[in-house]
Amino acid sequence: MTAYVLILDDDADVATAAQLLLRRRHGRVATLTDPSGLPALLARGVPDVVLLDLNFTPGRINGAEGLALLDLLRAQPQPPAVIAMTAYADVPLAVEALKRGAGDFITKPWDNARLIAAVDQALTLSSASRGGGAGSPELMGKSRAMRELKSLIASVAPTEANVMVLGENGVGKELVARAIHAASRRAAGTMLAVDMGALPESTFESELFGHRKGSFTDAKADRAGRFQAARGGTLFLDEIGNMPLAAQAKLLTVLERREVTPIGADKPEAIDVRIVSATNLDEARLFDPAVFRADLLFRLNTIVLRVPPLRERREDVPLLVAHYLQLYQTQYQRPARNVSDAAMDALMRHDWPGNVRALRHACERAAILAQGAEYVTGDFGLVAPVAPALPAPAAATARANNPAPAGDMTLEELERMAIANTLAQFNGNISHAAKTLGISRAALYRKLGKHGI
Ligand SMILES: Nc1ncnc2c1ncn2[C@@H]1O[C@H](COP(=O)(O)OP(=O)(O)OP(=O)(O)O)[C@@H](O)[C@H]1O
Repeated sequence: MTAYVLILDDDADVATAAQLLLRRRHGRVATLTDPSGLPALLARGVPDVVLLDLNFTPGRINGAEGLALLDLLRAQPQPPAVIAMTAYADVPLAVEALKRGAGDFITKPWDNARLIAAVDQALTLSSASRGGGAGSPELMGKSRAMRELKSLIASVAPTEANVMVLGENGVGKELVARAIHAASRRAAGTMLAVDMGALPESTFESELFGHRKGSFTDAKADRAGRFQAARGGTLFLDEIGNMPLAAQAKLLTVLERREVTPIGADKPEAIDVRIVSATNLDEARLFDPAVFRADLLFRLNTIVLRVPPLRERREDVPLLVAHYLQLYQTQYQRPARNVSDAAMDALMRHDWPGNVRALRHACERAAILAQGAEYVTGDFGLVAPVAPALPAPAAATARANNPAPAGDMTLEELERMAIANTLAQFNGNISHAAKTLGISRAALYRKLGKHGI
């Protein structure tokens, strides 16, 4: 699936600069400088991500025009992910945009790496929530494990306790975080998600805590950090298991003192956020001080919620399959079909190393490709778990002894095999696999969808 990104900014130079930057990474990057053209553009197709300037009319900085466009975008049946842009480092305006459904914000002039990361993250989120209408899809499941999880969520949500959500890739940790926020006293505030594993060390503090204009060469304007932007709401720290130790120390200080000092500021600012964190590290690794600081762990894991892998709650499979097939049939305007008994049996017996995300992709694939009167097993493209990759030297020997497979395979098939092998090697850990393959997590998610893995 190639992404469609739209940049909506009345400054043609700004729009073109962003377009040039993003065009190298995304399938289709369009610009629009006159917001009155938006309805016609949307009628031709809704983008996956919109970079939306909040200040259109020169000299006016109340952002009302941008917010009205945001409402229009959010009202689409399949709303795009929106990243709000403001030239004025205007925290209240950015926060208002987040409350009204923007997924993120950046301030102009932007940092290129930050803009790229924001679009990647938005694409990941938008592919995760596409078809769910406004807001996040509901946390589905009637198995005993899911009923217990939902009842735990209901009891911890109204408290202010920090919650740590544990579980394999794709089990629904982010959905759990959203459910906690939605049932909390902070529900009227924003929930801001930060991929801690993807934050470059060089911009970690500025991203999370903000900075003052002039505090370093690229600090051309004041910038609010995520802690300030999520004020009154929930900060979802995703992939905390991938944080370098130095970054863990900085986060610990903030959580202990309940205040942040933006870079270049002389006074700290009190924070008012509830922290929900998540990781797919197994608990043995999480409790290894060489990987994760024990003192930070104890700050974050006041309550621990474990989301079981799908293979341990197979009875949820039919419900999830029915839900996602219906979603994609509608999205791709495909006819409704029943799932054959044999296919349902295969789906229930499958081990789902990529959990619900993989099931969702399998349903999307089936909805697009199915031709028969009902869905058959082959429509779902299930791949039996691949044998773990050999250690590097053994793999090299094996390749040298048996170079044939690559010769018989198309580039597509080779890519699929490389991805499946790498995922198996890291037990489905998306971050590690993406790193090894040399692509971003968002790009890997898109490729998983493309190959139906
Ligand atoms: N219980 C569920 N009901 C409906 N959809 C679900 C459920 N669990 C997960 N999903 C869907 O599966 C996908 C992955 O969910 P989510 O992003 O919450 O997983 P995650 O555990 O945070 O993944 P990762 O570890 O890779 O960040 C999303 O598209 C989400 O909507």
